[in-house]
Amino acid sequence: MENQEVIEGIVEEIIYRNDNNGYCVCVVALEDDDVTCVGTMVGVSEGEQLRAVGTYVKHHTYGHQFQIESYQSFIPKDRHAVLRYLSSGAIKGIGPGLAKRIVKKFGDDAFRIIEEEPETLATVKGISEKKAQEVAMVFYEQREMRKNIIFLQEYGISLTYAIKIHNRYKERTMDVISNNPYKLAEDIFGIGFKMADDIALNMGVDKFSIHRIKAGLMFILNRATTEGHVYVPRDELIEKAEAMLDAAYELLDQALLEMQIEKSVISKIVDEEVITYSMTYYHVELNVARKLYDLSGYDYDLPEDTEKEIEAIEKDSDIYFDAYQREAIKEGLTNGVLIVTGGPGTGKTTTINSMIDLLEKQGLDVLLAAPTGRAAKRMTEATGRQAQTIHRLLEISFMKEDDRNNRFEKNEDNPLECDVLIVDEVSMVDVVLMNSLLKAVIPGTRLILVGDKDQLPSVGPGNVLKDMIESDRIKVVKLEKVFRQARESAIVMNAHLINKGEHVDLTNRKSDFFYIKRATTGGILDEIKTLIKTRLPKFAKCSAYEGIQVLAPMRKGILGIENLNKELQATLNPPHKDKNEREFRSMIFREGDKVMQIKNNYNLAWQIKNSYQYTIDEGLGVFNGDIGKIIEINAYSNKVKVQFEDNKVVQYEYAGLEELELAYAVTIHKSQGSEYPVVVIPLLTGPSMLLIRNLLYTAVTRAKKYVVIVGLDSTIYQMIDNDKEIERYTTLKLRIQEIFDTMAEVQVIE
Ligand SMILES: Nc1ncnc2c1ncn2[C@@H]1O[C@H](COP(=O)(O)OP(=O)(O)OP(=O)(O)O)[C@@H](O)[C@H]1O
Repeated sequence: MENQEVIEGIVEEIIYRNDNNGYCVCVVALEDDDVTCVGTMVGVSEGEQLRAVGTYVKHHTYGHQFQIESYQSFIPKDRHAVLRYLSSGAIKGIGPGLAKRIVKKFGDDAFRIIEEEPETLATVKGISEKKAQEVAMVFYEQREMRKNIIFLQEYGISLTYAIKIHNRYKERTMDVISNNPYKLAEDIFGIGFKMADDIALNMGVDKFSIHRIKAGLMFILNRATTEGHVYVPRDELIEKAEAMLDAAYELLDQALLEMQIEKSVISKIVDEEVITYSMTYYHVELNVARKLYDLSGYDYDLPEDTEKEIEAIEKDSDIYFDAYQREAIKEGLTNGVLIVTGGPGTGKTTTINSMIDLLEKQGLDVLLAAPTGRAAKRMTEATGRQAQTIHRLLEISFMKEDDRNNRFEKNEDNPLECDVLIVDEVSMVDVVLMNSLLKAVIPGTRLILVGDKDQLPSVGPGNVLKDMIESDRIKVVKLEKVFRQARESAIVMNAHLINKGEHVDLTNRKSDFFYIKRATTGGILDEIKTLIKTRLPKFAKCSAYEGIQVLAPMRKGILGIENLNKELQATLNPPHKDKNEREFRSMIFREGDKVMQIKNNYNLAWQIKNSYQYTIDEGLGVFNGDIGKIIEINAYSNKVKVQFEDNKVVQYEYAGLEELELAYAVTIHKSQGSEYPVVVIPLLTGPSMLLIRNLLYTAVTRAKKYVVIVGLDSTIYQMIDNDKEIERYTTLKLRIQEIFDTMAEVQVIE
């Protein structure tokens, strides 16, 4: 890097330190001057000797600083520095008074005594033997950490990852990594195969080592799950591995065999094709199928007066159920598992509300849940009863960054206490979450799953709702009649036409579904900017911050959300001398920006303050899809404050910015389960795998008041005509059929 320099000096003062991410601001005394150093420095203490590589930068508030790229710190040798170091509180249990006495007694030998002869240390007045042992331990741990971090940096591992790695393996760090650097990809969140592979090759690991080949194969299987698949056909797996690892078939075959013996993967034959799963996902599917079978085994009698009760509800609400709704209500009262599916406005909520009334009348406890915070909020509003996110319902107990698998308090040993569980927006539930949910539901509890099977499948692996419905073994009621269309909107009507593959009217005759023809990316961008900045706020009486949402099919490209966000940020919230900014990866966050939380974080604290800045409410948890506004970027504390809906304010560390994205535009995938008053959709061209019917259907059904499509009618029609779905390799349907059919046979034999 240009302008890099090396500095060496004693750490005079620690001004700020964040123990979570290692960020530190300190003053270092160089030979001729003091300099403020900033950057990630772990375990650096006052009095230490620091040797750092970095660049001098000018901070607009704090002036000249040295930005550290990498560093080494040494325990000081001379008496004076030893005293400073011990007095600084670097070793818990030793303060300035004790430090003086230790240095007085042992001089330059103090550190050796602390580490090697704690019993001698205990001869200093005020230090018990127990305390001496503790001090020796802390000292040892700090030395280990320093050693590990230097070791890791030598292999080009950034400090942020070095800290994570040290925290995971502690004193085993060097052993684990020297033995098999690919463990990093398994154990450390954020380290994938590629990074582990770079480290390994850097360390001289043989390109054809079996560890490398196995890690590569596992990486391909795991990457497939991030694309929604549960397995990969074996031939495809081998083909990808050959290209990625540059390894011959025989070696890959041997590695797969070993992995099968070690039970990390499993292969099965389905439709004469060999398919390979990572063992975890194979069991996840199997467990979901088994649990659905167990729960379905319970039937309940329809209470005698049900018909009368339904009639009473109809009279009260002046809504007369159609045959499907009536069937759904009754099936809800009699089945162990029921799926209710239907498009927008088909009366799902109305049906569920009546079902809940009748179930509660029988004295049954009903719990309500949905996969996202937004969906749970909508369910709460629609039913007038408290609904929770599935994660919250299952009482997430472990959500550390280094832990990839969520742990839930609620499981087979500690199941949910309810008689009936109703889950909405099930199309968004992936197979892993469904497995966690079903673990916590004991047979005898009724499960009612509600969703629209034609929405896009979950972001995570599996195609759970569709597979369950298509298995034809679980009771399903499809609500077909659209109740909303006549009275209310063209949005609902068009959504149903799109779903049926019929072309919609684009002549703007209806006042809530608009099409603006633009044939170029530039034309679309310009149109969207004016729409969002001036026309729509006037027309729909809401703003791009609250109400209007741009939804795009893609992330990349001129009309992908990354570029749209840059363009819309420049239009709606351009740079200003009074607005602080922070660059993170390739994004600039600026005060005033609209942002979205992109993962569930149950540990993030929020506060609500009144106008006098008194905290009136506080709690934990910010959820995937929550949208807010940056209200402050503080370069001194390295924090970004975001205000979410309901005035909840959350402070993010700079490192936590990886959980945020600009949100002027979001992908249609990400918008699942959310509704917005106004939806603007740019549609021009794109890969044919994305220009599909259910993507358009999902986008249109997100709008409550207005839909505006900007682009080409031919693309809209192309999408409507394209009923291909993105193929997902899943076998849940098959597993459900297998278990239901096998058990049915067993019963016949018995
Ligand atoms: N049997 C019925 N007769 C008349 N109106 C009905 C009937 N069922 C539902 N409705 C009305 O139709 C509208 C849509 O119903 P509801 O909200 O239950 O549908 P939904 O499937 O949950 O919709 P969405 O998925 O869009 O939220 C509501 O205004 C509701 O009052």
